[in-house]
Amino acid sequence: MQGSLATRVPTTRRYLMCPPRFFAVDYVINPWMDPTQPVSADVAMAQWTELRDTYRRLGHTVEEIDPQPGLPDMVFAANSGTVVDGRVLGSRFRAPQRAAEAEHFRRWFVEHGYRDITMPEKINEAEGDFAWTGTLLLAGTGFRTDPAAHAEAQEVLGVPVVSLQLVDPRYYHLDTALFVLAEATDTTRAQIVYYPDAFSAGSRRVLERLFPDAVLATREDAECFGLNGVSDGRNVVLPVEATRLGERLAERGYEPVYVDISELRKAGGGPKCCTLEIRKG
Ligand SMILES: CN(C)C(=N)NCCC[C@H](N)C(=O)O
Repeated sequence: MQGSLATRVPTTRRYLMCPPRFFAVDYVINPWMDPTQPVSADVAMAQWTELRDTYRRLGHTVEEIDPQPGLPDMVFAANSGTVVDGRVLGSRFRAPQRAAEAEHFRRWFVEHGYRDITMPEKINEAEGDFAWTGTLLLAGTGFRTDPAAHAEAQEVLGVPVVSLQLVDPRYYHLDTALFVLAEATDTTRAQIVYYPDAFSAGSRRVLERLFPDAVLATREDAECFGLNGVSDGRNVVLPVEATRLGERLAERGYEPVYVDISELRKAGGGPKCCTLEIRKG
C-alpha cells in the first residue's frame, strides 16, 4: 500500500539503551571518527536523553544498561544483540577496542531473565548488520559482520537470513544504509528504505526483487545518517538533518520525528545505533 492515504499503525516496542556517560572518540574504527575533533560527553548525554525520552513519549518501553568506563562506544547498544521471539544472539566485535561490550550485554540479558542466549563464534555486530522485516533477517557484510555469521544467525534464531553486500566504507554497517519502516508477516508487504549505492549490484537486485515498493534514499539522505532511523510502523525517528527523507516518508503516511544526534555522529552513530530492539515474540 502506497501513498498518503495509507494508514500506518504503530506497534509498541521495547528498547535497550546505554547512556553515553563515558562517550569519547579515542580511536578510529570507521571513517566518521576523528580523535582530533572536540567531543563532549555532556552534549552526547543530552542528545541521548532526548532520544530516550522521545521513545517514551511515543509509548515505547526503554530499559537501560549501565555504561562502563573505557568503553566509549558502548552507547551504540544496537551492536550488542539481535533479539527475535525472545531468543538472544549476542555479539562479537571486529575491533578489539569494543570487544568487552559484548559480555556486559550478555550479563544484562541473563540478569533480566532471558534464558535463550547464544554468543556467536563469528564476528557479529548484531543489529548494526541485522534488520528484522517480520519474516526475514536482512544481514549486511563487507566491513564488520562476517558472512559466516549470517548462517550462524539463521541457525541460532531459526529465521531465514538474506545476505547483503555493503561496498562503501562510510556505510560500514547495514543500519547506515537501510532500515525497516513497517514489519509484516507477509514477506512482500514489509516496507523498507535503503540507499542503493551502499550495496553491491547483486545485493541491489535482491532488494529490488524482495521490496519492489521500497523507498530509495539519496546520497544526501545517507550522508546525514538518515538511514539510521527507527520506525515503530508509523513514527519514524530520524536525525534532524534528514528532512528531505522525512518529507518523502510523510508522503507514504509515516510521521517523521526528528532528533539531534550530531555529537554521537562524531563516533559514526545515529538513532538506530543507540537502540537495541528486544522482540519478545
Ligand atoms: C549505525 N552504526 C554504524 C551502528 N550501528 N553503530 C555505530 C558504531 C560506532 C562505533 N564507533 C563503531 O565504529 O563501531
